[in-house]
Amino acid sequence: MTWVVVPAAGRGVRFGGELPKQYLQVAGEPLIAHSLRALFAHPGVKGAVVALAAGDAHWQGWSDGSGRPVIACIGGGTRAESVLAGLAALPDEVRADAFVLVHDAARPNLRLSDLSALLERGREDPVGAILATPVRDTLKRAGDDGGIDATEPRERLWRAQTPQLFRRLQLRRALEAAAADGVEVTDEAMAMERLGLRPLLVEGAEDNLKVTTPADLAYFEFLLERRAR
Ligand SMILES: Nc1ccn([C@@H]2O[C@H](COP(=O)(O)OP(=O)(O)OP(=O)(O)O)[C@@H](O)[C@H]2O)c(=O)n1
Ligand SMILES: C[C@](O)(CO)[C@H](O)COP(=O)(O)O
Repeated sequence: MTWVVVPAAGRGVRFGGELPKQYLQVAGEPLIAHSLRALFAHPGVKGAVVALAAGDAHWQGWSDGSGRPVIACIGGGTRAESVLAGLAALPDEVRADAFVLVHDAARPNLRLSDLSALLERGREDPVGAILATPVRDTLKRAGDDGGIDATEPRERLWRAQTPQLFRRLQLRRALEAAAADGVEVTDEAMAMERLGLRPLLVEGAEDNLKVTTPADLAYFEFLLERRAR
């Protein structure tokens, strides 16, 4: 059984608006509820710790009725601080060497098949694993004037997603090491890589999107409507 840390303390600056994007309503539920429901669809998920912004007045708690716990804690000013707070808030029953999932509150369309594949293959890896998708577009580096400076090689480039699966103590130490070195990691795997570790890439679905902008929200609404047909 695996616990999940859900970093949910972001402000959604790129999305805009007053309401943090994890609380935007889609099909009558906030995005974070969709993300939690996708996680709890897997029977191997034992519970979740949600790292909230200090003073978050929007969190109303969440349950799927299974009795599995969803615990709230206070995150931090960076993703890494929020994930560290979530790791610290895990119950004592979660051993130091236990695998823990980290999943963005803003990734509501996680497929059960992808979560199952990550758990199955990640648990067999000595380090852990992340969901990701191979880059299939040509990549351009932009100049200050908006023109193309270069085409970047795309061979063996992947776009990281979440969930990401790592052992509790190893991830905590990796995140603490990055912070001590003044490095702000953008995902948990980056902290592990800095220590010379090589997490496994597990291919996920392209539609496991992170809602960052209004266009992403519209895409998720479309995906939900299509699923309902
Ligand atoms: N200090 C932070 C920053 C981000 N997150 C969480 O990390 C996930 C992915 O981050 P992102 O999509 O960047 O969310 P925001 O930081 O809210 O977006 P923005 O960068 O546009 O403000 C989100 O669930 C967000 O709530 C967090 O828990 N703590
Ligand atoms: C963790 C992540 O979703 C993997 O792609 C991404 O790095 C989060 O980045 P953000 O800037 O915090 O949204």
